[in-house]
Amino acid sequence: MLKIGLTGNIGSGKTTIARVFELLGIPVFYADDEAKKVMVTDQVLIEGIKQTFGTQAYFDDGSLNRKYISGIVFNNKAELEKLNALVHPAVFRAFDSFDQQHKGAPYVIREAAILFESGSYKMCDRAIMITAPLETRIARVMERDDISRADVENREARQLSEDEKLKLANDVIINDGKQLVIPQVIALHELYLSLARN
Ligand SMILES: CC(C)(COP(=O)(O)OP(=O)(O)OC[C@H]1O[C@@H](n2cnc3c(N)ncnc32)[C@H](O)[C@@H]1O)[C@@H](O)C(=O)NCCC(=O)NCCS
Ligand SMILES: Nc1ncnc2c1ncn2[C@@H]1O[C@H](COP(=O)(O)OP(=O)(O)OP(=O)(O)O)[C@@H](O)[C@H]1O
Repeated sequence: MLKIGLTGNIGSGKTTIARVFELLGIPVFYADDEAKKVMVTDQVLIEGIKQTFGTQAYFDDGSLNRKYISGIVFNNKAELEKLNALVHPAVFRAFDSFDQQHKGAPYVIREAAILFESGSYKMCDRAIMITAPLETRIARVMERDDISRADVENREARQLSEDEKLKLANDVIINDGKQLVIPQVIALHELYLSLARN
């Protein structure tokens, strides 16, 4: 079974494109969703986050105060690294058990915003990079999340540039709103099926 990483900078369309692979019957592991899940279920992790960022990191009902945490980590690299060091090992463990559950699949996709930054692309056989012009991505995220341009730019600044990621990627999907996405996904799907057979 091949492991294919799928990434792209903020608003590039990772989740949208991962859903197309799912429609083709391919299991997709959503690392960002898993990160949010373990942050409210793993008691050791919850304690670590509270000790590091304060009890305000959680609401009284146990849910994550994402605005509070974002305000800290997306404005300070060292704080983001602390959060990553707490959360990522738990996400890596979840990915291993996802693989075990889908051993019969020709390949699985690992969708992750920070596939390259976290080093997790090294655990994959190939990596897909989704690209779209910065202005398109900013407009998409401002509309989707109802946040300011500055907020989106701040998050973009915490990620490697598209150019740096393109150097590390094996495959590229252009999601600029002009080129058709589905034919690009199908071409990669066929490539991965043939690699999985050989
Ligand atoms: C800080 C948190 C709570 C903010 O949640 P929120 O719902 O507001 O944002 P969301 O998760 O959708 O992220 C928005 C964008 O921020 C960027 N981003 C998220 N986490 C990171 C990170 N660790 N490093 C760099 N950029 C990041 C990505 O572009 C992402 O698409 C959340 O992002 C988080 O818990 N991050 C740490 C866990 C993590 O590393 N997740 C990513 C992959 S495992
Ligand atoms: N080709 C497209 N045309 C128009 N809208 C699109 C296209 N691709 C994605 N979008 C929209 O842009 C927004 C961002 O897409 P999506 O959530 O898939 O990106 P993402 O890379 O997963 O984002 P993030 O990095 O914030 O997690 C969504 O509202 C989505 O519906």
